[in-house]
Amino acid sequence: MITKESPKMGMYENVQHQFNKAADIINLSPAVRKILSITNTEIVVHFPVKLDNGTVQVFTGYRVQHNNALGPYKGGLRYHPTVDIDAARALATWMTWKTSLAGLPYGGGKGGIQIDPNLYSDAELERITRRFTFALGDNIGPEHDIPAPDVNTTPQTMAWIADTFMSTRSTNERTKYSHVVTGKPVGAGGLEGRDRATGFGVVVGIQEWANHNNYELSGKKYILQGFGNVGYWASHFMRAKGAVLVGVQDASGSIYNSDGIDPESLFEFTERNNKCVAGYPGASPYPQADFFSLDCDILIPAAMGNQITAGNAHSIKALLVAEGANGPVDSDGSEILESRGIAVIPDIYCNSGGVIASYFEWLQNRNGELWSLEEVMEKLEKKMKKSYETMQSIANKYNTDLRTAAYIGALQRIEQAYIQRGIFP
Ligand SMILES: NC(=O)C1=CN([C@@H]2O[C@H](COP(=O)(O)OP(=O)(O)OC[C@H]3O[C@@H](n4cnc5c(N)ncnc54)[C@H](O)[C@@H]3O)[C@@H](O)[C@H]2O)C=CC1
Ligand SMILES: O=C(O)CCC(=O)C(=O)O
Repeated sequence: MITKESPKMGMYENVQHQFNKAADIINLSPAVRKILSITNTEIVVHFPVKLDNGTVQVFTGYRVQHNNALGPYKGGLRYHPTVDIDAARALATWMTWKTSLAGLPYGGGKGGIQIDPNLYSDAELERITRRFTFALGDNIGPEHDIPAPDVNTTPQTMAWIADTFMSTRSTNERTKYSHVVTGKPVGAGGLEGRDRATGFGVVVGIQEWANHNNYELSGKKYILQGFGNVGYWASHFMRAKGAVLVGVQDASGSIYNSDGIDPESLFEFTERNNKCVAGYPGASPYPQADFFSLDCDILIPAAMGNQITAGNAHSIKALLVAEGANGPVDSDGSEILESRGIAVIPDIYCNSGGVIASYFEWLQNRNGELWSLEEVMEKLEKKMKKSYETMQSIANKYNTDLRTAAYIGALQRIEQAYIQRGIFP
């Protein structure tokens, strides 16, 4: 089941607001500011696909490439009815900041198809994905723009894209191109651990915040919005910290149990229940609109953007919001959380574990290597900890919240690249 993101504030407006706040503080070079205020390339494709019943439907797909000063564009593809040019712009721009803050040799891109994937069979989704890839043509490529999974896209989706892209290359060099996408199934060039990387990174971020604030995670109650790739794996790793999951909301409904919900048992249930949490027997249904006001210590939004707004930020009980999703708190919501002293671990840091692991997958494919799960998790944890230190030290230096600090770190790295290249002094 699909529901809409709050339409109140456009996501691109939100990202621009955050950008301008940080750019003002560091007095960002006016030339660099102009460049980063706009996207480099915006691709919209319309492509026909024959459905199972023999009719033809024309779909609309997007790929926005925001900036590539630090390397190829990188970022996911989303299949959702809310995908449009505004969402793709915002999500691509967030990717530029995310890859920069993480110290990766990438820029930012994002895209997807405006579609409710629940309405199509697997065979139709395969044809839709292959036609989309064909329509994108050379606008993607392993050294140019490298997609990855996002909402409602999976390792299977990535495998179809890689296969289609490779099949359009000349026969003697097809296998060179498997890193045109990351997040592939392990058997098709994917990385051990990419599946859990984003959720794992969210929990490393929460642990780092806890260490910095002398806060003990064990026994703390948390609620989770979204029980897909990011949400499930975040709950898996929160369980290992001894934190107690008391509420979950997804597109199908909200559930609550003050004694705790076992993430693994909930996961098994969703696997049998069309990926939906509604109806889980180990918890009671809870009104969807009141979910964020549940009693808890930590809130992890890991679903869609613009979920925490002026309409509900006042009622949040958590003292920490860890942004697993991209853009889950809009600008009004952010101001309210700040005024109430609620800490936020910002998306461009908090969910960067996914793209960091994607970078490892890209390196693995590029160098013809096979990395072990242990190696991946160790390297990922190290990188997440290093980024946290960077973000925290900037917050201390400029006396800002973590979001503004993360933006400052990201912008300074890009500004430095432009200045050192001598293009825009
Ligand atoms: N998959 C990844 O590696 C990364 C994902 N993200 C972000 O994390 C968020 C979640 O992505 P995934 O877990 O990959 O997607 P997913 O497709 O695996 O799961 C999405 C979840 O959100 C729920 N959901 C959708 N609309 C909702 C609504 N209106 N209210 C409540 N729940 C709703 C769905 O029911 C599902 O549980 C997105 O914002 C995505 O951009 C960020 C970094 C990396
Ligand atoms: O793994 C990637 O390349 C990007 C994942 C993504 O779309 C995101 O971090 O929002």
